[in-house]
Amino acid sequence: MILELDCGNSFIKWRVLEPIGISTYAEGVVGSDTALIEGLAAVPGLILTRCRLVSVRAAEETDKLVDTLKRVFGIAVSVAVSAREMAGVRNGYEEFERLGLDRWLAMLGAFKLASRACLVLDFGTAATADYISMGGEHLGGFICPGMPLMRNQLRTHTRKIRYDDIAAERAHESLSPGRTTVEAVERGCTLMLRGFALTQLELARSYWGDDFTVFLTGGDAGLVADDVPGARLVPDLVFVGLAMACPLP
Ligand SMILES: Nc1ncnc2c1ncn2[C@@H]1O[C@H](COP(=O)(O)OP(=O)(O)OP(=O)(O)O)[C@@H](O)[C@H]1O
Ligand SMILES: CC(C)(CO)[C@@H](O)C(=O)NCCC(=O)O
Ligand SMILES: [K+]
Repeated sequence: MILELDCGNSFIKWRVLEPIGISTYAEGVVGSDTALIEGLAAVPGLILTRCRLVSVRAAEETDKLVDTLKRVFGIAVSVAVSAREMAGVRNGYEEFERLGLDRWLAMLGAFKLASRACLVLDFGTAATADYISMGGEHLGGFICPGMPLMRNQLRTHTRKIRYDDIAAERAHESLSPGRTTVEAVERGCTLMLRGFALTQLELARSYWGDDFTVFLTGGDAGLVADDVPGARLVPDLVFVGLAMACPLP
């Protein structure tokens, strides 16, 4: 079985693929390396043979996780690295190695799935947008604070904004003007994300008319999915790209 990991800034998304084919044997989202090892230990019948991962964390953190995986499971670990060009997509950054690897892999996945111009919107800790032309040219992108950062900045830098996660969840039932603090903040930040998404759509239309595919991914993609009709919601887009960047023998 193959272990796949997407190490973001807040969470590690993991999944285990069956040895033959591509069906998922187990999957999860965890907040730390320790929780990952524990989560995997709890999977019945787990027999790992290989691992591939992508990380946007510091090199030392990533190396530490790779060492742990090698030690605990005795498996080879393949780590996605930057490239100027891959699978018909050309990295648009002046210094290609500076482009976040999650963005790069999501782009590879998107261009493979769409085979035409793509707008990739990722709503995680950060919200990002990336533009890939019909010819596979990455035109660049945008990075903004995502939902967790927006709400935590408000919680941290104001004295009277305090609420728990359950209240936050409930506030998302509608987008009408909030009548409580939690509603006002959660809906306000959701509208910021929606505004971000709609602005990107406008820009994409100005480049490509209707000839492009919008991809939505990241843990908070659901918050804007209804606002982008026709978009493809692909939660595992980074994993699609990971398999391309780290093919296993
Ligand atoms: N099953 C889930 N597990 C964890 N977070 C989730 C889940 N569903 C939605 N979310 C939300 O997704 C957001 C985190 O998104 P995601 O996991 O894509 O990014 P991340 O790992 O934190 O960051 P990065 O953008 O660096 O990859 C949080 O706001 C969280 O509340
Ligand atoms: C923007 C994030 C945080 C999104 O996860 C990640 O892709 C990253 O750390 N990127 C490096 C900076 C850049 O992409 O320009
Ligand atoms: K991500």
